[in-house]
Amino acid sequence: MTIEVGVIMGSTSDWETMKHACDVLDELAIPYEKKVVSAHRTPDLMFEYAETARERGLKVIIAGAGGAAHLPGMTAAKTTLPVIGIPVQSKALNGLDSLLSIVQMPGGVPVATTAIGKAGATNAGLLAAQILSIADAGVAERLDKRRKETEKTVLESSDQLG
Ligand SMILES: Nc1c(C(=O)O)ncn1[C@@H]1O[C@H](COP(=O)(O)O)[C@@H](O)[C@H]1O
Repeated sequence: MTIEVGVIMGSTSDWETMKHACDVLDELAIPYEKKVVSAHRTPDLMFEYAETARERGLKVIIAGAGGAAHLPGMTAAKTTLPVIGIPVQSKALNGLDSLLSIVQMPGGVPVATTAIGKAGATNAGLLAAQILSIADAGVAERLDKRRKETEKTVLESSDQLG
């Protein structure tokens, strides 16, 4: 099966957050790869990863990083594939540093930035799936089913309020 989504993160310490994006991709049966790639610590690998992503068959890249989170933006600078950036919650500044590092891209090089942390990672997985669903009816169907299940869960939880 061709790998369609590349999930990259600045450090293994980001995995606690990034696994929530991977959980969604697993749930929706979307083939992906996951790797540590850092704009700061492994810049040559980052360039190579981004430059070869399209020819390797990837369709979307999810990039998560914390602190001076340059990975999503630098990846976006080296590919025209859609890049979704996840701000990982940092200890020192609670992820505000990560968010601002990712969200304020200069015009011309977009990164679709999610919320900080777990919810952001979940939404990154969903957004990647939604992009793929444009050309993949199976993914579209599984997304619809998931939406309906989410709605049902919320309605049931509301009933439990009494
Ligand atoms: N922001 C970046 C980049 C990058 O943007 O290239 N590479 C690593 N990091 C971040 O440094 C934080 C601390 O990393 P360590 O836990 O390895 O010290 C992580 O959240 C990582 O994403």
